[in-house]
Amino acid sequence: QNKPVEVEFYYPVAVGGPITKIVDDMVTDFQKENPNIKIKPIYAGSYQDSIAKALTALKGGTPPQLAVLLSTDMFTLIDEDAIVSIDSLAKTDADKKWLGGFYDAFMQNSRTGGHTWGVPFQRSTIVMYYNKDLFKAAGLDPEKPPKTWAELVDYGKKLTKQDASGNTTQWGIEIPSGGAFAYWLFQALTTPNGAILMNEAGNEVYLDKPAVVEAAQFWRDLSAKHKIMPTGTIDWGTTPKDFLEKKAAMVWTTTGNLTNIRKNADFPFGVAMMPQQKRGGSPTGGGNFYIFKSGTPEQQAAALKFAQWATTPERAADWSIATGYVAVTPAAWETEKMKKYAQEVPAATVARDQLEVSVAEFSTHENQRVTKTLNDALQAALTGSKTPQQALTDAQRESDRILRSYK
Ligand SMILES: O=P(O)(O)OC[C@H](O)CO
Repeated sequence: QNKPVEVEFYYPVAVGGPITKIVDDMVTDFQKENPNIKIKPIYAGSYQDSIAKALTALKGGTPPQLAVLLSTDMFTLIDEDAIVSIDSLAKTDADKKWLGGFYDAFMQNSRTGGHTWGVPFQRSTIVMYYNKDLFKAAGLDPEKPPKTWAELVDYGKKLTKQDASGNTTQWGIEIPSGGAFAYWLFQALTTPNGAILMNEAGNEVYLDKPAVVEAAQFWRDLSAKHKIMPTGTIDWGTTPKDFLEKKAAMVWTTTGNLTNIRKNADFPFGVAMMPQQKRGGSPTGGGNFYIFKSGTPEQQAAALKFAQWATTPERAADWSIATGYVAVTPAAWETEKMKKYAQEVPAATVARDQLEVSVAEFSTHENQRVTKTLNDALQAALTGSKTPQQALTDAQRESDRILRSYK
């Protein structure tokens, strides 16, 4: 008997819950059906760790054959000549039908130059989780989350509580801004304010436009002026934790945290779309499958098979229910298990319905460097070390310099 084709598979974890076990179980199920393929799942850390590890392994001559990495890593992976386009592998009519079956909003970070490079897997939009008990205690209707920026501020003030010595014991709102994800959350402010941050070719950014500066000013004002959010930066992991510990009444984070929050919240909570300013909207987020160029044709075919299997309607539904990520195809939402789940947990449909007004996640060539520039600017604006205008003007200049050679 032939030896099974081996595929090393890097994957990240960006949300709470037993993700490594869920991935291991998924691989075990796949192998039961496909004994001629051996998928070796390798937990590679955060998204940022995972792309760094994949690129280091590539340079050392031992890249994985398959990886889930941010959808926004597409340009970097193309520039490094690390990956093959999915359309070059997905040749049959059935393959093409599969590739055409994903939500278009997710595919926006998968395509460039006439090719498709990533397959949507753990995909998201940003949603607002809010504590219904704390809403009631503040005299707010627990079935009516804030719909606009003005309401967000108004509700936030009602939901912020201090103890006798003036220390804040409960924050109205927390939006994570520490570490690598600040730019993503920022897009949940710039999108409603009518601003787009980059072009489709990934070689131009628009960070110093008035609507972008306004969005940063609003974010800063939530703490500095309205006093409804902690000052300084808030870490990604702190937000769901503070929500579960009732230290924050409303938090913004990925829908990928939904199952974790459902399992751990000892209070009723609601999930809402991003509040509107000029319009609604969120960026999409999360990770795509990428197939590496260095694999043999057999390994690439095996990697494609696994990506196809993991995104079949039944499997996409399983993954969505286990995590809270949006099931990536409309067909997955038509499965019996997903229909039942959506009925039992209507909160799960919010991120999906928000896709209609969602935009591509910020992504450019030299993505890590450009994104860091924007993150640093946002942190400077939020901590008050620079005005939002100054911070974003600097970020624009720096990004223009980085992107000059991609014009
Ligand atoms: O937390 P996720 O997996 O929804 O992804 C978040 C964003 O894409 C961060 O860049």
